[in-house]
Amino acid sequence: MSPTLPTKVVIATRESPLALWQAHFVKSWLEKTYPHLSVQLLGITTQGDKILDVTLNKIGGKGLFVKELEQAMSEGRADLAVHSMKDVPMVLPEGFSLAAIGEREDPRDAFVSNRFKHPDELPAGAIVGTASLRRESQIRSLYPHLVVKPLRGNVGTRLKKLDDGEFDAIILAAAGLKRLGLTERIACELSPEISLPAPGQGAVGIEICSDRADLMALLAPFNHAETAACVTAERALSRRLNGSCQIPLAAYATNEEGFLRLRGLVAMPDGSHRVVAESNGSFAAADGLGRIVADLLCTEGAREILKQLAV
Ligand SMILES: NCc1[nH]cc(CCC(=O)O)c1CC(=O)O
Repeated sequence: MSPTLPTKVVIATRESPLALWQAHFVKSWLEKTYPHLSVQLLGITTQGDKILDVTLNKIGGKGLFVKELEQAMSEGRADLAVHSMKDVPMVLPEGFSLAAIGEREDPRDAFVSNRFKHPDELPAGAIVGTASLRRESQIRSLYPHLVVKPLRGNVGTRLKKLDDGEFDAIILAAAGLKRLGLTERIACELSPEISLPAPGQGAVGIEICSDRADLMALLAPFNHAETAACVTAERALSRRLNGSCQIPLAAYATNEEGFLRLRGLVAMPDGSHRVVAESNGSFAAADGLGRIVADLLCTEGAREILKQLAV
């Protein structure tokens, strides 16, 4: 028997402009799909939002953005949580599940600069800001003459630091800029060959308590099968390699004429060593493809990089 759908849902969300945009997007979708459903937002500040003075990899990574939202769900203050899939840990805590992954926005990294159109144009010594080891290591290995400096804060804060002259260019997710109506700030989108995206980049996911069959049914139509398969493959790769913000790891899956193509990358933060691998598979075997490419990365030397990075 199918479960009775709820008449009211509360969405837990972080309060950054991007998180709120995504929560409102899910709220609108719910209201359009279920005209009689009442939908409310519950804004929550997470540890990840409070600690802004250290780079994320030093303070424990992804879990920091989702823990308080999960707490609100287990205490019954909220029914679902909307996340950037990029910020969702590879293994969810016991009792929580992903109910749906929505259609992906542009998954690429964006090069943002007020003076330069492409990283190729940056002169030696130019300062590039990025918060992620993944972006840092890729920029360093392709452009060893540039200086990479850490940059944290929400999208608006990062742009302000660029405009204030602290950086010659910064790298941000194109998806965040596009969602916030800041597309014109993008000088160029970086190809996967220059900057392979993070697992889940550009996709919004909805998390619920695993025992909520009613919400699972409610949210099922939000799921975008192609995006979900891509993100599943990317996350399986990352999980296999113990992916967290602490290691420079990229994984990017695309639909190539009905087949899933997954590319993976592990690199030293200083750019001295980078390992890439890729394979194709069927959409139905996304999880297995992730593990295959992770193991290919290992035969190419990824384990050695991961060992050197283990603290
Ligand atoms: N780590 C923060 C974060 N989480 C999701 C996005 C962008 C949107 C997305 O990838 O869905 C960003 C900002 C950024 O990396 O520039």
